[in-house]
Amino acid sequence: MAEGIGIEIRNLYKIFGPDAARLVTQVQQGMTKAELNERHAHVLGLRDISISMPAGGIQVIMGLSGSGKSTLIRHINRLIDPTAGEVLVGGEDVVKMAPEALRQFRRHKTAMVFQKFALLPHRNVLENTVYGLEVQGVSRAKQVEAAMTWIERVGLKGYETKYPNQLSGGMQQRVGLARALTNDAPILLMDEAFSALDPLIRVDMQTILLDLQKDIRKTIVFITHDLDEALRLGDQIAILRDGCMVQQGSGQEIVLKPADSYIESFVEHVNRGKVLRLGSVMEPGGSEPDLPQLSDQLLLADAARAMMHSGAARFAVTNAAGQPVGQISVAQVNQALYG
Ligand SMILES: Nc1ncnc2c1ncn2[C@@H]1O[C@H](COP(=O)(O)OP(=O)(O)OP(=O)(O)O)[C@@H](O)[C@H]1O
Repeated sequence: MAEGIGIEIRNLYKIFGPDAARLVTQVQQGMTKAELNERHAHVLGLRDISISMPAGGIQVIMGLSGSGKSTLIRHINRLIDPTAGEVLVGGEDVVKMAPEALRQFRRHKTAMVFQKFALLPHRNVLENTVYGLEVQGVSRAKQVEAAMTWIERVGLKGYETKYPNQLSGGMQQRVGLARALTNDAPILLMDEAFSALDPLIRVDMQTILLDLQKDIRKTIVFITHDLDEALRLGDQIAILRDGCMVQQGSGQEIVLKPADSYIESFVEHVNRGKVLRLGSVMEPGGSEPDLPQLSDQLLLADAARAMMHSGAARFAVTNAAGQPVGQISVAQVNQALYG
């Protein structure tokens, strides 16, 4: 199986309009999106974006409508050419690829899962799932073997001969996921992939993806405008506004240290008890002897419950190896929960 490869985006700019190449210098020197629009009738899509997406991780790109999320993800398989900057995938600059190399790259290194599923209506589940391998010219036996594996893994065994219009939205998106995984590309690009689903189905799909990712370890780039989804899925989260990067970091960092009032307004309604982990809010270092122990991975809501049952006031916080890495009091947990 093809495990993920790293993606490195460096100083990426995208200006939409015929004179972009000339105007980018002025944007690099500070011309605003509004000025570019008013004076030159060009649209600033992205400004100076740099992100390092580690191999095998889930990188979430978040932001409101029009912030540049789709523009950014489309640079990774070069559906969009940048005005300036580099997009390195597995060390190779996608922007410099010749047409044939680019075609091979798209076919073998990337797979996409779309918000609107994009299934072929006249093909059944199996035939939709084998599609990518069919295009690659893989033998029919291998196509079916791979497709059946992933159809089963996404929970669709027994539905192989159903057609898309016989399936619910959630099941159609399972097909979308099985199809993408059957391609066995190291990179999975997911543009608002779960946004069209009902809330409970959406959470189910997130669970399926997280379970699968423990085995497949692809590099997943996941676009969403939903903070809960971002916090659940993202090993790293990047937040865009008006084409600019406002903050990058882990979900824990973003909730605990929002970079500005824009991000604060995103995170203020987060259920901190279900997002923050003890290890993120403890006093790091050693711990006093003989304290009762709690895991650094505990969610604060669970930690608060465990503390209440224990009756102690202070606790040692331990890592996966059971070693103390810090300590925390009931008051500190309450402070982190309620501010
Ligand atoms: N082909 C294009 N020509 C001109 N402007 C464009 C083009 N594509 C995108 N834009 C502009 O670039 C900016 C970023 O758009 P983009 O679609 O990447 O945002 P988004 O965050 O994905 O939004 P949404 O959540 O609505 O899809 C917007 O101002 C948009 O109008």
